[in-house]
Amino acid sequence: MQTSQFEEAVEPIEQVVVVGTGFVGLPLALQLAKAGKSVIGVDIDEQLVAAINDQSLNLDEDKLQNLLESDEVEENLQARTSPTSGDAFVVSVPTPLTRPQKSPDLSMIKAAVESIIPHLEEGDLVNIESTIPPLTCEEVVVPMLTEAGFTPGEEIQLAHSPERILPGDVFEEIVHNDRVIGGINEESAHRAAKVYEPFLKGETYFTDLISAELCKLMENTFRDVNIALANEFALIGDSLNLDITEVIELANRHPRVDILNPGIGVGGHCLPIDPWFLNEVNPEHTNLITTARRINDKMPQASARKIRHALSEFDNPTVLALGSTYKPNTQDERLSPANEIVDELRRDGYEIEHFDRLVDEKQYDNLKMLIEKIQPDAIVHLVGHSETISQLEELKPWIADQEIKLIQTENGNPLRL
Ligand SMILES: NC(=O)c1ccc[n+]([C@@H]2O[C@H](COP(=O)([O-])OP(=O)(O)OC[C@H]3O[C@@H](n4cnc5c(N)ncnc54)[C@H](O)[C@@H]3O)[C@@H](O)[C@H]2O)c1
Ligand SMILES: CC(=O)N[C@@H]1[C@@H](OP(=O)(O)OP(=O)(O)OC[C@H]2O[C@@H](n3ccc(=O)[nH]c3=O)[C@H](O)[C@@H]2O)O[C@H](CO)[C@@H](O)[C@@H]1O
Repeated sequence: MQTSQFEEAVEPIEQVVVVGTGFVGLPLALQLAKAGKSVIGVDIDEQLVAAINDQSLNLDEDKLQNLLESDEVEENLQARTSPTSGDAFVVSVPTPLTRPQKSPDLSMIKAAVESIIPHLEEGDLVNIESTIPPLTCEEVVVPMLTEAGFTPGEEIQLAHSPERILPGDVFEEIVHNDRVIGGINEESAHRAAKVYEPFLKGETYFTDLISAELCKLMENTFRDVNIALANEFALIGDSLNLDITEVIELANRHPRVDILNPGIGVGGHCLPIDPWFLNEVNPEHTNLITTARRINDKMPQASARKIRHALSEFDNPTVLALGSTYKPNTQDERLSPANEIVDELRRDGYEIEHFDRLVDEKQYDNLKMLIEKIQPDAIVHLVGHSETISQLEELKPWIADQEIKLIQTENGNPLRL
């Protein structure tokens, strides 16, 4: 549904309180501050709050970093460790899984909503941006607001606008992606659209709360299942001794085929988690989804097997592993398949030196000097940061001269299955 009848009626939004200023909340806070809105960024992480206020954060993307350091952000964004009053409260806190059950852990959503309740006033908007299982708004958020004496949809507006930004391209995507906004009623959904209006160039689509919750999970599940399919093709290709990349390129020449890239595993804060939220809602109809999840979860083990095989010519080799983030060109190590592979190989007893140019704790200055210092028997290239790919390509003849085995695919990309 997309109507404009509320356009005139909805109250403007001047002060936005963003609760949770991590990967999702901070870019929103920055865009709003840049657009001249008064923004309060709330986070329980005191160090993060201090770093936002003194603009000393080191963000993945240069354009986001420039935004953080802009005069408008300095003027309009204030970070705090607890909420204060505002016209709109956007909740962007983590929604991980409980382990080992793999059920949604909504404790941070509850804590965040709890923390804003004392500051809510009639007419305010609560907008959940975190990824949540269907019915969370109805069964968790609505009862909390009701118990606090507010009727959601009447005194308080309630919306769910899941975030779709792709880490690595956040600056562009937060502005240009289309946005789905579910509301407890149309007025709430349209009020939430006012939050994004100052910077959004994509289209806005309005729906109800549950549809918005489900829509986000379907998007990530679609990607996860398709990557699992690519990974299975790669395992089949491996058993046939074929370069699967080439076969996938050929298959993708079909007008209706678009196979994704197989890899060493599916990491990050979203794809390994969100499909399980659907399993919680209807386990009877998630056979394909959970099978795909398990296939992707097993890829680091399959990759470790492949590396072991490649290392079998050495006795007690020293191995240099490159890359520790969950995907290329990011600093984010959450649920990183590369780290899982290194952990597994270390458990086997391999001596592994592990570095990543983009991660503070695993830094090095110069790749050639690092190799000279470590003197590895083999280099395992795990994550394809653009910089590492081109440096390794350049160093290839020298690495061969040193009789160091380079474990990566033939086209210079990181190890693939
Ligand atoms: N990372 C992504 O690319 C991405 C993209 C789309 C959606 N999401 C979803 O957005 C949500 C947030 O993810 P994220 O990656 O930004 O997480 P994050 O860990 O980077 O940031 C969340 C922040 O919330 C803070 N926090 C936790 N509890 C709090 C509380 N009670 N009050 C205030 N702050 C609190 C944490 O300290 C942290 O800084 C999750 O539901 C995630 O699934 C993430
Ligand atoms: C539907 C969708 O696009 N959702 C995106 C996704 O962002 P992400 O950064 O988590 O997603 P990916 O880039 O897909 O990476 C995930 C892992 O999969 C590996 N991979 C990827 C492609 C491939 O062909 N083969 C692979 O093996 C990759 O290496 C990495 O480990 O979730 C965010 C949060 O909800 C969304 O906001 C964002 O839109």
